[in-house]
Amino acid sequence: MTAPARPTAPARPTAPALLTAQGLSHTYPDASTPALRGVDLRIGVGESVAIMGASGSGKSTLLHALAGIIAPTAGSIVLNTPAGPIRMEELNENQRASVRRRDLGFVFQQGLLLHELSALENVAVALMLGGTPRPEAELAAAQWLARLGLAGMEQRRLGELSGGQAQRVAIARAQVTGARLIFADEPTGALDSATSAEVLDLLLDSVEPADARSGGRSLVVVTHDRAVAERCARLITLSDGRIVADESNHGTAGLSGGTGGTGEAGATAGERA
Ligand SMILES: Nc1ncnc2c1ncn2[C@@H]1O[C@H](COP(=O)(O)OP(=O)(O)OP(=O)(O)O)[C@@H](O)[C@H]1O
Repeated sequence: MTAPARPTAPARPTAPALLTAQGLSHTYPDASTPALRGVDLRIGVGESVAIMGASGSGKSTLLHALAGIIAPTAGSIVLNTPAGPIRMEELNENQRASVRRRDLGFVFQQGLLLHELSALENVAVALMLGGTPRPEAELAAAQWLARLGLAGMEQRRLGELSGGQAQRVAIARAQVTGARLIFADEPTGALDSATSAEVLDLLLDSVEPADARSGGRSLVVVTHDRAVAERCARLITLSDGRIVADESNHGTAGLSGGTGGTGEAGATAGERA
């Protein structure tokens, strides 16, 4: 039996949608059961959204589907970009890669950074892949690295940086292109708690409300760490490929679990802002 829907919140202005997903389902090839089952989700501009859930509940699959890393087997995703709305399910793999490069930023526990490159090159390359000339890309990269506390470390290779410093490079890389939506998958998973808090501060600093100048920026974080989730404005809980709770971290008493409501998830974004 489906759990009763959470009472509807009073109508309030909602942040404009940055991403809207409907009916997202995904079954991996050769898998007998779906990893995602009919997820509806709306991410507003300026939101910070944590996704939690037990191991295997579908967190990474959801993040990968929302970010166009995988093509879900069913459902639709509309990403609102400065150039207009993009329907992700209509894109082929190359087109999705362009969207990821241009419109999305990624901070993963490991992976995206290139160990043989310097901190500066790792950030600049995100712009150069989009056609920005190297000198301009390196200037912007240096500015972002300085902003994230890495001035003087531009020429260090990744292997010469601590885990927290490497994550700062990843955050700089995710933001240097002006991406309005940043996805982070266990961004603090390999860090001690003090460094983890610093990295989280920097990630949350990247969130900007809707604004005519910058357009605003949102953050989606997959995490096992409740301390990380509690710092985000909104907490979504997955179980068995479904959203079982979607709640504001402001004014609610933490995670109650099983509140149902995969419906207009995020409809009260304005309340959370
Ligand atoms: N490439 C794959 N091929 C087949 N099955 C997969 C693949 N990736 C994930 N799965 C399965 O899909 C389900 C959801 O996995 P997913 O990685 O999304 O969960 P998760 O909540 O992120 O887990 P964790 O917290 O352990 O990282 C699991 O049953 C998993 O075994």
